[in-house]
Amino acid sequence: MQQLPEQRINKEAPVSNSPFLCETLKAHKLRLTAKPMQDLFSQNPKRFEQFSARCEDLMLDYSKNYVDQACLSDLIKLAERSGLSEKTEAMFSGQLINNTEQRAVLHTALRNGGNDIDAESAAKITSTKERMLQLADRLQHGELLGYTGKPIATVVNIGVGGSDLGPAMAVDALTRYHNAPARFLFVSNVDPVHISRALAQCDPETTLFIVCSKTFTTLETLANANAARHWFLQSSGQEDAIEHHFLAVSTNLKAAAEFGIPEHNIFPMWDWVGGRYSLWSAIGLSIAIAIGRDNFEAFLAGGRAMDEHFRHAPHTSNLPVILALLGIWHNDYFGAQSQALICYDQNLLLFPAYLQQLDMESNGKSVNKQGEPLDYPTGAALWGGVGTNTQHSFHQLFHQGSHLIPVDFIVGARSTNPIGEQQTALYSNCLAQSQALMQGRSIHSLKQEMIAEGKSEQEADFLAKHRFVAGNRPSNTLVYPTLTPYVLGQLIALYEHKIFTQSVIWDINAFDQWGVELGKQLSKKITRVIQEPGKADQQDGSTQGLIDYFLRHQ
Ligand SMILES: O=P(O)(O)OC[C@H]1O[C@](O)(CO)[C@@H](O)[C@@H]1O
Repeated sequence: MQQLPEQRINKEAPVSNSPFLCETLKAHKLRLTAKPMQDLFSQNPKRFEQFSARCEDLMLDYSKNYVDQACLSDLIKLAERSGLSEKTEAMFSGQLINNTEQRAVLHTALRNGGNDIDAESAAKITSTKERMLQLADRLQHGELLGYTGKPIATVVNIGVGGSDLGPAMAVDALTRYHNAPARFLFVSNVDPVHISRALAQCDPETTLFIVCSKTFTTLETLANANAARHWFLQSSGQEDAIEHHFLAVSTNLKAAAEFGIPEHNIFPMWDWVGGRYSLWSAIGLSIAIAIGRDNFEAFLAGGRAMDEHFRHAPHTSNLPVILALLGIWHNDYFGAQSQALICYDQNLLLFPAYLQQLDMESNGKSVNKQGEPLDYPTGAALWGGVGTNTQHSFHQLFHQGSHLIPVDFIVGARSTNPIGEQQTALYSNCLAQSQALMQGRSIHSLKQEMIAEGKSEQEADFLAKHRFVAGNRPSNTLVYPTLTPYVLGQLIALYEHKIFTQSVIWDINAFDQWGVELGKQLSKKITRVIQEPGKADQQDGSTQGLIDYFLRHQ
């Protein structure tokens, strides 16, 4: 007999024979997937209570997954065997857990004022935060003036990767909480279109540029910052006016100063803050300016609340640990190669793009911490968007496609901008998607329905095969009362710790990103070939052909 698609997906052999894929968990998979997922609810009326967890008002419902108590406790053993608790404390206390760069990983210290670390670093965190908040106060009160005495009205963040995605996402997500009389633009791409479009909206007399770069060596950021500086000087004509319009955030204070930014306009960060974990540091200056002192403190407090939960809640009710284990369950035992994140909250439009870097740059690794190749899959490809738009775009593939794609749904109970019954429609749509993924629609019921509507047996049979929805597809739903700075802080820290937990279980370093370097080096060589044809190294045929095309069209 031909297998139904849901059987093909659920019965697929694990993708590796690694001992990591333990026999007990494989047996759980076989046992659980032998029945429709819905049966887990009919067998256990308390399933929702037992398979949901909370950090204050943020709730994770993970009941629509193929897990039960026995399976969950064996998954938790994966976390315990990996030494998660000790490794978590090693991170919080500043041990050099980024072992390829010999660095501590202390973004958590930025949200608790450095309680777990040395007094000197803690003092730097506090004083830098205070400088950020004072700047926010001045902008809010119209006291931050440009070189002609007019108040700053536009803030342009120039950065890329972690120096862009986090601030851009949070500033957009918290639009409802902006209290600065300014608008915010983000320029990241080296494509000149990006900076040109931003500058076209700016007035040099009232624009503040924040050049964010941990290293201050990043090609894109320096190119865009130079373009902004040139544009500004063309109109102001005064070098000394730069100090009213350019700020920098970096660990490389020397390079920022050489760029021409006065020392008192440079906000420090430290090598123990990873780029993709840096929105809590001065890289988040645009966030602090946009939402102001109290809201920024609330944002940090939300992150801190999740830190406390992650450190102290038992693994059985620990949101980051549960999300991490379910990700591993789907990745390594069900062969899912991607993970979708669908935010039923327009405020979170940029959240999937932000999480893409956070997750994929962290856990896109194929060797363990000792450098040995892994024989099991690690980080899945993460992608997503905002509902309900995504329903009319790619959910077709979730429901009837041949890939298993676990989904995280994120939704608030109340809108930040309520209008009539629209939030009810939004929330209902979110729930309908996770329900459809689980329930599916059987051929039998479709046929019966169509025959009752008057279709012939043959026609109903044909159409039912096309309309059939397999179901039994996993999803999590994260709910919160309404999106606030505090909730956003919780959500970000939740995913940071999920990613960390997975890296511990997979035994990989989540805090380096060597894979990005090769492309950077090669782009420099190719630029040289274009700029000095004949002088530089020979390229492969394809690359040379494409270079020639470029040169012919200049
Ligand atoms: O802040 P920087 O040093 O300009 O780096 C920007 C981004 O570049 C990367 O190193 C690699 O793309 C990211 O990790 C980082 O967030």
